[in-house]
Amino acid sequence: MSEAASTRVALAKSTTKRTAGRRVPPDTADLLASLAPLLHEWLPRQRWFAGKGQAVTGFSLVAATEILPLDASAAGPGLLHLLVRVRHPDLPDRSQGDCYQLLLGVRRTLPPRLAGALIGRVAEGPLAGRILYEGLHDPRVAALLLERFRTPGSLGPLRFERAAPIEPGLVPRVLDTEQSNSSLVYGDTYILKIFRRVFPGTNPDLELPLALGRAGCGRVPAPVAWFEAAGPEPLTLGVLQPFLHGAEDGWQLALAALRAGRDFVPEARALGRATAEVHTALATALPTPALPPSQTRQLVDQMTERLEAAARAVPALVPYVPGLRTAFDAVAALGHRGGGGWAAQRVHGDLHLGQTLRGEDGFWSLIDFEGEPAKPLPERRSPQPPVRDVAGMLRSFDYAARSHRPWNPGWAAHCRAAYCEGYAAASGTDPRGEPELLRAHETDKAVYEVLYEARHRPDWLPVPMAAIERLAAATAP
Ligand SMILES: Nc1ncnc2c1ncn2[C@@H]1O[C@H](COP(=O)(O)OP(=O)(O)O)[C@@H](O)[C@H]1O
Ligand SMILES: O=P(O)(O)O[C@H]1O[C@H](CO)[C@@H](O[C@H]2O[C@H](CO)[C@@H](O)[C@H](O)[C@H]2O)[C@H](O)[C@H]1O
Repeated sequence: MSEAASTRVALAKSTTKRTAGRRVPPDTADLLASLAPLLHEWLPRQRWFAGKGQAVTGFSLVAATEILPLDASAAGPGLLHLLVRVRHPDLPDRSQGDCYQLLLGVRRTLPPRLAGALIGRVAEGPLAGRILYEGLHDPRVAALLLERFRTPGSLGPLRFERAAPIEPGLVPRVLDTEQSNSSLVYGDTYILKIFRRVFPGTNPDLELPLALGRAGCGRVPAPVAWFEAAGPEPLTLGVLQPFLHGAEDGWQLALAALRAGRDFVPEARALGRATAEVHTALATALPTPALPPSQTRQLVDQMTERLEAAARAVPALVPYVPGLRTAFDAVAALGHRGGGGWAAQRVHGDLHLGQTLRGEDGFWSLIDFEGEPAKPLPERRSPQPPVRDVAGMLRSFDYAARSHRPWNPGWAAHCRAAYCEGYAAASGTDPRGEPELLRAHETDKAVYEVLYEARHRPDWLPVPMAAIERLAAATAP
């Protein structure tokens, strides 16, 4: 029997409110088994699929919810919400695969406007002959999701919550951009992020913007509504937040400045201020433990382990490992600052220019508090030195400069200095005041980027590799 067919879950129907975990109705295991060949082909091709380069050996169902009826007599699309765990050959335990959220549309015929969303025709099982497609591309499905948020409550294992009234009837569109998840924009009013790889526990991209909103920080769009899968540790599935209409992202603005031969110093300074304000608000809203020596050691050990793992995956890193390690060893040698420990707090975790938006009024906002998607959720949610975010932005100025010909190292150096000045002016702490910590975090970030680019965008690998070369040779930031 295939793994999919042996899975024991319940198909929760919108009408019956049955929840996941009950004994499987006879057709539910068959359902996943019959969809598996299509998913096998389609899933690894998605931008948000994290297991790139690894063979997919099977799927197991975590939860299934029939949001719109699937029976062939129903008019219009059916909508199946699935949480599926993907199996890879090197995972000894079936509970260890990544869990993905899928919203699968089901129709008898696919209207031409949805041709690009096609997954395939189901060959056998309860949906034999029907067409499976990416449901988010269907305006009827997108409209239905907004309606669910307007009238919160449960739908099988899914729980919809809202923090404010929601405007009805807004026209949806799928955001067409490079991203780790999938987003829908409603009118010019809201943006809904559907998390693709999901984890037990509250996603920081819900938790932190909610906390910042409560703390009165206007730098981050506050969640209006969200939905999650119920369980001992609820899984955050999606967040609706105000859409910043007309805003431009910092990455595009930086590239435009480079193309025009302009510096980006005022923008970098403003971004330093914005980062500092968000850090101050996070430190007010959430715990700020000092890292004792044991945790400093752990931080350094984690960085070293990440470096070693990255070098195993990307052999080009190997010659630089000894040089890069000196950055981590320098932090370990310092132990903890002044006996009180390094200051730690919740941080953004994956801050770069693409996570910043400048509004039409020139005001900068920060978005996407999910942290580095490859890291386990508990690690992403743990308090860290705020310099982690600073290091992310410093790397990003370098990325922008490196992606432009001819390379202009001075452009990045001026941005980096201005960003730190802006940060210091707003927070009273200049990140350059702790050079060992900054260098270690910048090194850790560059190592992450090497792995990220090797997996997702091999053409970009030379960009972080240039930083690796510089950081391995450096003794100070
Ligand atoms: N509140 C918002 N207003 C306007 N655009 C947004 C907003 N949030 C996100 N975006 C746009 O959506 C893109 C993807 O959002 P992001 O949160 O970074 O998703 P992901 O985690 O999938 O990478 C961003 O690069 C930005 O252009
Ligand atoms: O998808 P996310 O935005 O959450 O972040 C991931 O993808 C980013 C690229 O889209 C990647 O960022 C790296 O490339 C950027 C330029 O495209 C650059 O500005 C960043 O500094 C660099 O780290 C990010 O690391 C990854 O987590």
